[in-house]
Amino acid sequence: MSAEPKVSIHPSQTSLAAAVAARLITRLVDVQSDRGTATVVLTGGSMGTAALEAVAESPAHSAVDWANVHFWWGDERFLGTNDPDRNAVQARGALLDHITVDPDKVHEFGSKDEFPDENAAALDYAEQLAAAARAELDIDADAVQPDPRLPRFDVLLLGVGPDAHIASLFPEMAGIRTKGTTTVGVADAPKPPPQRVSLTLETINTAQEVWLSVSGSDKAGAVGLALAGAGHVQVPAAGARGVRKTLWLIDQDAAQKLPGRLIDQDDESGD
Ligand SMILES: O=C1O[C@H](COP(=O)(O)O)[C@@H](O)[C@H](O)[C@H]1O
Repeated sequence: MSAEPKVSIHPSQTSLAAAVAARLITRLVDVQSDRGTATVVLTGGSMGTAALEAVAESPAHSAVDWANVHFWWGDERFLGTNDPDRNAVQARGALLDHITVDPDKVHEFGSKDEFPDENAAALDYAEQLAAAARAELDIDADAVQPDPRLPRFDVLLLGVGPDAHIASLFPEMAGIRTKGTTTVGVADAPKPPPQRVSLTLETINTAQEVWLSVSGSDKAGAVGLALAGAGHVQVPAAGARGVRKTLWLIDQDAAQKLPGRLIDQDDESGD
């Protein structure tokens, strides 16, 4: 099962980041009131980082019990552990260093200091994910998991590149075509750095909610194609779907090429 995309348009990148932050806080509070622990998959990139900064700046963030949030990443640049270009390092600077997290619940991809290559780091992340899935079943034997190799993802955040890549799944490349594994190593990404690790599209699509946050006129073509129903191999963002919600949160600049039929679908409900 997967949810048809809904679109929410915001006037500027700043208001978009604030809207993503407000929704994320609300979603985590709601999940925690149901189940105690919530799980979010973070993204890197400009909007991913701006949204986390907006969470840190929002007074409402204190409503979340951050020590009971599991943090995973949709992708990572295969670099040294503390390289400033790593998505996890940027997330730490934007949010994680400013809240109280449980280090055992912060699940970063392995780095170049720890693994010989991106494939080894991808395999390690798949093992971390599988261990988390088993731990979830130990706590609740009736837990519903879309894939027994994966924990439940309550919300998965994605950015979108101007070429429509999501996570580290680039158009027409092996990563976006990968099936049967939960993670993939990428050796030749067209955007630096070339070595990366990523969740596969199949893994992304097990998330309960997938939110794609996009800002800027350079992304308008990618947004337009993805929402017009392009194929996911050519336009990876077109393939991202949540089980119960697929939400595109975009600014006016990124909405310039939106198919007309979607402009009135603005989802301001926050649910
Ligand atoms: O390299 C990456 O790029 C995408 C998009 O980034 P943006 O700066 O164009 O918004 C990002 O979603 C991904 O996590 C990251 O590794």
